[in-house]
Amino acid sequence: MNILTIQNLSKSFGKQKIIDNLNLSVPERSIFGFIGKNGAGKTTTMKMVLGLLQPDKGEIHVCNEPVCFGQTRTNQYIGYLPDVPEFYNYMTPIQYLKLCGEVIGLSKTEISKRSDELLSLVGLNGAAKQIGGFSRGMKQRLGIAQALLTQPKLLICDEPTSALDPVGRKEILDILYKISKTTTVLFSTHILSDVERICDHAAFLNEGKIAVTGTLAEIKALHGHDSLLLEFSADQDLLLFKKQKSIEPMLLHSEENNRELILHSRDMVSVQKLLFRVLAETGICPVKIELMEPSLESLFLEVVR
Ligand SMILES: Nc1ncnc2c1ncn2[C@@H]1O[C@H](COP(=O)(O)OP(=O)(O)OP(=O)(O)O)[C@@H](O)[C@H]1O
Repeated sequence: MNILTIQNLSKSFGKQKIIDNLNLSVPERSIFGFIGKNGAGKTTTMKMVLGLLQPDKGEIHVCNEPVCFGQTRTNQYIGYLPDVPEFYNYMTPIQYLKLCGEVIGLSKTEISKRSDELLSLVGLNGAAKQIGGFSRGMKQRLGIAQALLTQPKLLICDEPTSALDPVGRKEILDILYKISKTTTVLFSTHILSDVERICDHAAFLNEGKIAVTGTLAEIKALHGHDSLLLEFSADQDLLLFKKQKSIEPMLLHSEENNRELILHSRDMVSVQKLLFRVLAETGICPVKIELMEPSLESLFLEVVR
């Protein structure tokens, strides 16, 4: 079952069309990477899912219920972490979660139990200092705890890792992965390695549409290609190799970096067969030949090229 479906969604700001007939399905219990470059329209899409922004056209369903602009009914299923969460800086985490729990009408016992569980989940149990003194990573972690207070079915996070250092990023990714065992997680990002690290599903947003979507394995199988890295011990070997033109028609493209050459092809078996013939004929002996798996990064660059 899909926890979120978006059909034929469009949104313009003035004359600028940001979202253009977008279709997207997020399966229940998935951890879903919503990928797009800066300004692609990720936040705009999320705001429409939350009913905070009015679409020009299209339908959104959360847990099979229609999302209506200006109404919060479907938000009972959603926990949301904005890209820059705001807090009362003079409060401690426990005071802040208590306040949030009271606002949403939880009992004292529930507030105390949920706060303990959630602060422990995000590694902030025992953090007694005021939120104003928190690092960005700690604020993101507290934001996740707050978003989970209502025990949502779907957690939506807007670029939760983009402003963090590698340690902070890893902490957030580990937490999101843990949460995904019980809650569907959708997060937007332009950091492809984060998606490869924890997501099982992804979608690439490009020019207002979903260019590619599916499980990571499906995306790589359908849209990916293999790459072969060759490293030469001397510049003249690389030059001599580049003069051999027989492989070129089989390549999508190639990249050169010092004495390394990366060949991209959809038919790497044929490339390899020919390559070994060329190497035998020319006497060139690369110091390294390595088959590289398709990466989300190379796929994304092809899509947005
Ligand atoms: N309220 C608004 N009025 C006018 N233009 C807007 C508004 N909100 C967003 N935009 C524009 O829409 C485009 C998409 O913005 P959005 O914030 O959705 O992108 P994003 O993919 O989340 O980008 P980023 O990764 O930089 O956060 C941008 O060009 C932005 O300037």
